[in-house]
Amino acid sequence: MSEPNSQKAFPVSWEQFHRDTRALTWRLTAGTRKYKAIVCITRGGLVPALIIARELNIRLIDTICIASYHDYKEQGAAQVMKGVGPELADLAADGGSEILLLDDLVDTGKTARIVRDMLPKAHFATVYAKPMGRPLVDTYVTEVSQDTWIYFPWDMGLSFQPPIAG
Ligand SMILES: O=P(O)(O)OC[C@H]1O[C@H](OP(=O)(O)OP(=O)(O)O)[C@H](O)[C@@H]1O
Ligand code: HPA
Ligand SMILES: [Mg+2]
Repeated sequence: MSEPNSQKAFPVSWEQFHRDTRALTWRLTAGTRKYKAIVCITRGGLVPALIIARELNIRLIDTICIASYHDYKEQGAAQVMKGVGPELADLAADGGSEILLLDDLVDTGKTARIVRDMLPKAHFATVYAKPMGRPLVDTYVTEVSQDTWIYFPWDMGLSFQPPIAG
């Protein structure tokens, strides 16, 4: 991942995230593949999971609980706290060919590599992608440069902006 002080900012509103996630759903429905379950990577993947589950009428949803950015933008050792649950054992048995794996974004690809190893045949989709992680994603909507930090709406609040001219 990129150095925080050399980064561009890409702030995303709730409306934009909803719109971009719907666009991801349209891309997912362009193929013939059907999914019986969604597995999302917490916590960021929970939000697209809700939106896409609603659009695709999928009610079987599970999580892989994994964290790699412990200190804001600093990436640490990835910790898998929970894998796919026993209810999905049958669907996971063939590598997950009928599972849709979701996350909000792929950055360095570290998280993606871990989950792909867990479910190698699942379709892996993210809303946003950076170049390093992009080859690991099957479907995404928007690519941003590696030196861009995406600010998600659940991490932001309204704040005063000083006038541009000072
Ligand atoms: O491609 P990578 O470099 O691995 O980065 C991408 C991952 O980092 C963020 O999750 P994070 O670990 O910060 O946890 P969170 O979803 O709980 O915010 C993001 O939601 C992805 O899961
Ligand atoms: O650009 C990002 N934004 C938010 N969370 C992230 N986790 C890895 N990269 C990012
Ligand atoms: Mg995450």
